[in-house]
Amino acid sequence: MAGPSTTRSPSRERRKQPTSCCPASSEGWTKKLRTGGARSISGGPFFSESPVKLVLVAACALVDADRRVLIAQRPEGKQLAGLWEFPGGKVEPGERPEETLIRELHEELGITVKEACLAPLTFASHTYETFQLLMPLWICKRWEGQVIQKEHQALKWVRPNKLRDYAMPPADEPLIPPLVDLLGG
Ligand SMILES: Nc1nc2c([nH]c(=O)n2[C@@H]2O[C@H](COP(=O)(O)OP(=O)(O)OP(=O)(O)O)[C@@H](O)[C@H]2O)c(=O)[nH]1
Repeated sequence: MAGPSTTRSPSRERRKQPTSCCPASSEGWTKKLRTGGARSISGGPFFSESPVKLVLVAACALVDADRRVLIAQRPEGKQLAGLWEFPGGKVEPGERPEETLIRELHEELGITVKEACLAPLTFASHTYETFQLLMPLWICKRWEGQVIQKEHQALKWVRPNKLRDYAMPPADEPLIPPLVDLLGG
C-alpha cells in the first residue's frame, strides 16, 4: 500500500506562490484574503478574524462638453472636510450601487441621471484608519437639469490632468490616470 505522499499537490504549490505584478497598494488586501484575514461586508460574516468594516461608496465623474470633470468640496464638519471628491455616497442597505449614485447625484447636485448613462470606469480600494473603502467610479456625460451646489462647499469643473492641483482624499489618487487616459489631459 502506498504511504502518504510527501510531495505537495500542484494546486497547493500554486496557492503558495506570491501573486506577482500586484501593485504595492493592493498587496495588503490580497495577503489578508489569502491568509483568511479579516473582513466583514456591511456587518455580515466573510472571513471572521478581527473584522474590518468594508464601506461601499458609489462615485461619479460627471464630464462636460469640454471634457472637464466635476469635483466637489466636502462640507465642513464632515470627515475629510475641505477635500475635493467625486460626487457620490455610501450604498445604503437594499440599494444597488447605481441606485445610490442616481439618488446621491440628485440630492447633492440636483440633477437627474438615467442608469443607462452611467458607464463604469474604475474603482478605488483604500484602507482608512477605521474602515476599508471600496469605491467604484462611474463616468456620466448625460444628465437632465442644471448642476447646482446643494450639499458641498464648492463645485469645480476641472481638466483631468489638473485634478492633482486639488487636495483629494488619498483613496482618489489612483482614479486620476484612468480619467486622463479616457478624456485626455
Ligand atoms: N463621494 C465620495 N466619497 C469619497 C471619495 N473619496 C473618499 O475617500 N470618499 C470617502 O467615502 C465616504 C463617502 O461617503 P459619504 O459621502 O456618504 O460620507 P459622509 O462622510 O458624508 O458620511 P455621512 O453621510 O455618513 O455623514 C467618506 O468616508 C469619504 O471620505 C470620493 O471621491 N467621493
